[in-house]
Amino acid sequence: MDDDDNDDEAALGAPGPAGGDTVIHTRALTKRYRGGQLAVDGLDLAVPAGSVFGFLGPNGSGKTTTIRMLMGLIEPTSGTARVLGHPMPRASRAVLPHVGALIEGPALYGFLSGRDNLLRYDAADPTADPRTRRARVAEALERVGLTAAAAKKARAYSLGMKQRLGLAAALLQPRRLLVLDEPTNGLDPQGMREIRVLVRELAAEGTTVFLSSHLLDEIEQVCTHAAVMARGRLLTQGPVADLAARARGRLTVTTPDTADAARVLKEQGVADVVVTEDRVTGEPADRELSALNAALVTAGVRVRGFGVERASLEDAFVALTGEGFDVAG
Ligand SMILES: Nc1ncnc2c1ncn2[C@@H]1O[C@H](COP(=O)(O)OP(=O)(O)OP(=O)(O)O)[C@@H](O)[C@H]1O
Repeated sequence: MDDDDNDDEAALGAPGPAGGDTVIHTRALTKRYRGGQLAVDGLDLAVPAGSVFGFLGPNGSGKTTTIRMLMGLIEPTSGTARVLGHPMPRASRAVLPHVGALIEGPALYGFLSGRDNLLRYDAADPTADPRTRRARVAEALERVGLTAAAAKKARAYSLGMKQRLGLAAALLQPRRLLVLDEPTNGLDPQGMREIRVLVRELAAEGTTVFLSSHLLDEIEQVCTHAAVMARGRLLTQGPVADLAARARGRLTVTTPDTADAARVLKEQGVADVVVTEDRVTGEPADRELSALNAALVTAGVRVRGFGVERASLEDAFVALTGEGFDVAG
């Protein structure tokens, strides 16, 4: 342990060398598994304090491996990871009490009630105060909506309830950072909504939330920032609004002269032209939209509507990779 890293807990209040505004900071973080699989390849990640940060990528793109390195569960092959300003895994002991994590589903004892699972979990945490244990457990159960089911055995819980119990475990103490690996995986729409509401509440209280997902719309709904992974590499990161804005949305022309409009748009280099009733849509090339409009008018097309839809994160992903976002992985 060297002086530079201030690994003792007291120092965690102060910003680390990476700066106080970044709660997760990695540089060229790389993991090659023993079998030779390059799971994470030169990752430079910067998660701003106070953000709800979506870590997005298809199954197998390296999200879980990254999270396990961030939490000090596995060693990187090369590169560095800092969490709350301190190096991982070296500063795990000082950092982890400030981090609530839900990784690869909660480890629960089916024969214990939800409440007893949390009591037991808290008792295993040397930083937890036993005097406040029961009150903190009750509060966490309330927070995730499990108070009524607290006395039920965990094995009788639905998947959504188990996931919420896992979240409650992460919330037994105030946290500066929450790391959630696919928190809505396997949940029904209602369960997903509940988790989203909870994430928003936690963020509103100032907790930075880092959550991985393979669902684009989920990231768009809850996240302020996102990073997009594919095949172990980072494609892009930044505020969600900027990521989407970087991609151009689809051009939509409303006209009674759809056949002529489609022909003119194709001549002008618009790709993927699709005609539906009184609309022609397509992917505009990198040229002035006003020139496209002028070409339509010059060709005698009666243009009743002309515009570009707001680009979605999916548009951005497709633009980045040249391929669709394959949810099934
Ligand atoms: N323990 C391991 N040993 C060898 N290879 C592994 C190991 N764990 C993961 N991998 C491989 O590393 C790559 C990245 O996996 P990882 O689980 O990090 O991706 P992911 O984006 O989290 O996907 P998922 O959502 O399916 O977990 C995959 O090709 C996977 O097969």
